[in-house]
Amino acid sequence: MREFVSGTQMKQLDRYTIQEIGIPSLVLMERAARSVYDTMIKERLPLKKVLVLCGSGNNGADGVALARMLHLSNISVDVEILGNPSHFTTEMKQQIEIAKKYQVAFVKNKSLSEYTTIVDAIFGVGLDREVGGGYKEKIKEINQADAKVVAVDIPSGIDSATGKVLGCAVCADWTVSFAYEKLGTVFYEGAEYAGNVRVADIGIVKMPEICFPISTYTFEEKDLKEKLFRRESGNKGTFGKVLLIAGNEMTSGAALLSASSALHTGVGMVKVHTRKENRAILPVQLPEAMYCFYGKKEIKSEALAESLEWADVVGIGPGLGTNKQAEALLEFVLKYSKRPLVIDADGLNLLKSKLDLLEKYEYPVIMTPHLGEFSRLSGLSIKDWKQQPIELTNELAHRYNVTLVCKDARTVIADGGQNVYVNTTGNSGMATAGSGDVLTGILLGLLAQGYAPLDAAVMGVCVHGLAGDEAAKEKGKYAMVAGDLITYTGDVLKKRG
Ligand SMILES: NC(=O)C1=CN([C@@H]2O[C@H](COP(=O)(O)OP(=O)(O)OC[C@H]3O[C@@H](n4cnc5c(N)ncnc54)[C@H](OP(=O)(O)O)[C@@H]3O)[C@@H](O)[C@H]2O)[C@@H](O)CC1
Ligand SMILES: Nc1ncnc2c1ncn2[C@@H]1O[C@H](COP(=O)(O)OP(=O)(O)O)[C@@H](O)[C@H]1O
Ligand SMILES: [K+]
Repeated sequence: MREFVSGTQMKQLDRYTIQEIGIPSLVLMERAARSVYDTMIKERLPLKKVLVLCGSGNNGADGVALARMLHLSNISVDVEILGNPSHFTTEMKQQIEIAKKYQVAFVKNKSLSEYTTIVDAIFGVGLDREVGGGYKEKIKEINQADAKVVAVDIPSGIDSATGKVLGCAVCADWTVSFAYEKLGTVFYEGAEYAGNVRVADIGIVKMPEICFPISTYTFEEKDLKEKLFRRESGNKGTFGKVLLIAGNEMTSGAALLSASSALHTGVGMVKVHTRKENRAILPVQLPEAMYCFYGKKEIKSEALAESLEWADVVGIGPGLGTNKQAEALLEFVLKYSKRPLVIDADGLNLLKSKLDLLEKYEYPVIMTPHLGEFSRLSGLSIKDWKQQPIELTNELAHRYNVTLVCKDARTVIADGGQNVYVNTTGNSGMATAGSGDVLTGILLGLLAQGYAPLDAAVMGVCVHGLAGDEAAKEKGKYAMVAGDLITYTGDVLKKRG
């Protein structure tokens, strides 16, 4: 598991390390600069002629210290300071003084074409507003230059908490982040601007010395190996029974994808409640599942009550539609189910009028909205979410007392507690119809096998993304379809299980 921090959290850690622990700021800075230097050497960046561009804060001071190290290694390096001298931090003033004593070359407005590597030390986690004026022009110039670009801590112009480009940003080949990777290079667009990210330990205190109200992690491939467990002596009862209520007369595909995906995640049995128009197709396509079909105006409450009793977990929503019948199904489930529940897609679209029942539901619930569904559910805009993805996902999870999986290119998972997870697996090939239905199946499969809701959610989203990455490798991001995710889910579990 890797941990991420926002710029604000990073500043708290810096402050704590310097003021409470007593490590001098310049010591941390020396290590920070050294780690960038080491990366430049190790990654064999073209160091024929290097330019270090510095702002007036401590990110700029890191840059000046780095320039000194390069200079002392006989690498040809120039430093250009963009910031206003009246805003220099104490450390910046000290670094300039030291560098000057070593005869490091300070330049102004030289053409960038002569440099083979440019170091971006303009803004770090102290960036607090849109980038404009001369800074913007310089950043555009950097992005047009042929040189390799190394960003110090975070590419300048990227918001350290959200990944948003504040006016414009440096597009780096490498980013060396200090102590923790910043959320700004985990979320898009920052993730694309950062290039390869390396995290350097510079001696800043690690949690839990400081407790944040929310800590942010990503669950990784290697964590799967530790968590996945399948008892060799198990039978189909051991591995759980899934009831899926999905698909209307026009959307058998969604039900098929979710049910098949649950089965490919290793669950013991799956039963699908769906419209009778799907009778001709579903059992043929997926004979391994059991079925209960209902007509246009009915919900077959007796059969549904029996299935709710039979199941270990219940899923509702994929392709369900939002008509009266779908609403009645959701209402019935919320009233009578006594099992962990996954609500997706149309189930979420119908939920707004059933919040009183959701509140009374006494068993674990996982909800999997994409941002449109999140917006409808919460009354907040997608733009709001993008501004505060961690906090708003956790807040809504807390408000509804559920595990919330907010699906996006970087899915955020929270249950209202102290730990929030950002998924870093997956790729743009997954932006294809039915991809979310597959995730629902995976989550149901893991829940049915006994994983706790938050574990099932973080593992499931990670597995789904890894399956997407395998599919992209084999089929390509253009050609891959949701069904491929099911096939590769099996591969992912086989390799990591
Ligand atoms: N000892 C430590 O603490 C350690 C810190 N470390 C390093 O320090 C970095 C944080 O340093 P920091 O806090 O000084 O902020 P930083 O990122 O340099 O930016 C602030 C400057 O930018 C300016 N500015 C901001 N936005 C702007 C805009 N849109 N347009 C124009 N100007 C803008 C702002 O200007 P002002 O607001 O004063 O006008 C101020 O001058 C961190 O990322 C890491 O690299 C490491 O060495 C480890 C030890
Ligand atoms: N660019 C991307 N990178 C990684 N994952 C993505 C990307 N785009 C979409 N996904 C994932 O694909 C799934 C899409 O789900 P959803 O929007 O519900 O689609 P559908 O309703 O068509 O099934 C989500 O799990 C989402 O996180
Ligand atoms: K930077």
